[in-house]
Amino acid sequence: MIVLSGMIGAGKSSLTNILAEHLGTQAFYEQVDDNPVLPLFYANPKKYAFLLQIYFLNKRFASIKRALADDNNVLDRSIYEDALFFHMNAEMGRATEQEVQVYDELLDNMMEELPYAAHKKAPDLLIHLVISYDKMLAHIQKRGRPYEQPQNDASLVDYYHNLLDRYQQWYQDYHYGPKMQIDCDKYDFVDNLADRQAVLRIIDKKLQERKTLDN
Ligand SMILES: Nc1ncnc2c1ncn2[C@@H]1O[C@H](COP(=O)(O)OP(=O)(O)O)[C@@H](O)[C@H]1O
Ligand SMILES: Nc1nc2c(ncn2[C@H]2C[C@H](O)[C@@H](COP(=O)(O)O)O2)c(=O)[nH]1
Repeated sequence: MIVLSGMIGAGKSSLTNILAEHLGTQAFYEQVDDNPVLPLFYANPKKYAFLLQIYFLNKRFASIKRALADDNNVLDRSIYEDALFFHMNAEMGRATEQEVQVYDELLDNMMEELPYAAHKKAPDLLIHLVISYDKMLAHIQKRGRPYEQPQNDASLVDYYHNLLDRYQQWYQDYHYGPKMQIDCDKYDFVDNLADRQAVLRIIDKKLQERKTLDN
């Protein structure tokens, strides 16, 4: 299983699709457009941060279990990023201490139940998408979800900067297995075929190195 990580709008869903097609494996997407809690959260984060997190956590737990069934399935954001979002929102005063405690215990329990946990296996590769604030914002504007637009809610500027700052530390701390980063400011794998091929070559090389080490 390959997991993608990165900032909102970095290009995870796009690369998940490209990579799964390239490898001939299954793509598992994050539930966004049919997520009934997401617009509620953006309208009232304090009221809905905990509910939204439980919603995502539950979906991510289900997805990672299904994605683990075959080699090289591609997962668009995983359970590994879940706490990054919730702890940041909690520090912003959007969750109570008790909610954080319940959440942390639930997450620990779920991690212990992942099918590979007992065998000490891990995702074959984490691909982390790195992006600048300006590029990320351009992607968010291009995609056009109204509740994600800073022109509709100025507080999102701080929210996105805060999240972006934390992502690099999150990547440094990720310790479940091999990892790599792709620079989304450098490679336009959506609209530029040469860039897309370059990114796929980099990933293939990393997967090959991993295979060689395993044999
Ligand atoms: N490298 C890229 N170059 C150009 N547009 C991109 C790139 N990556 C993503 N996009 C565009 O940005 C928007 C968000 O991309 P998406 O894959 O949904 O990001 P994520 O899943 O990380 O939120 C989409 O409209 C997508 O077409
Ligand atoms: N509070 C949280 N919000 C989350 C979480 N995971 C995703 N999201 C939000 C961010 C975006 O608005 C949207 C989809 O994210 P993409 O990166 O796929 O565009 O959902 C979370 O765990 N907590």
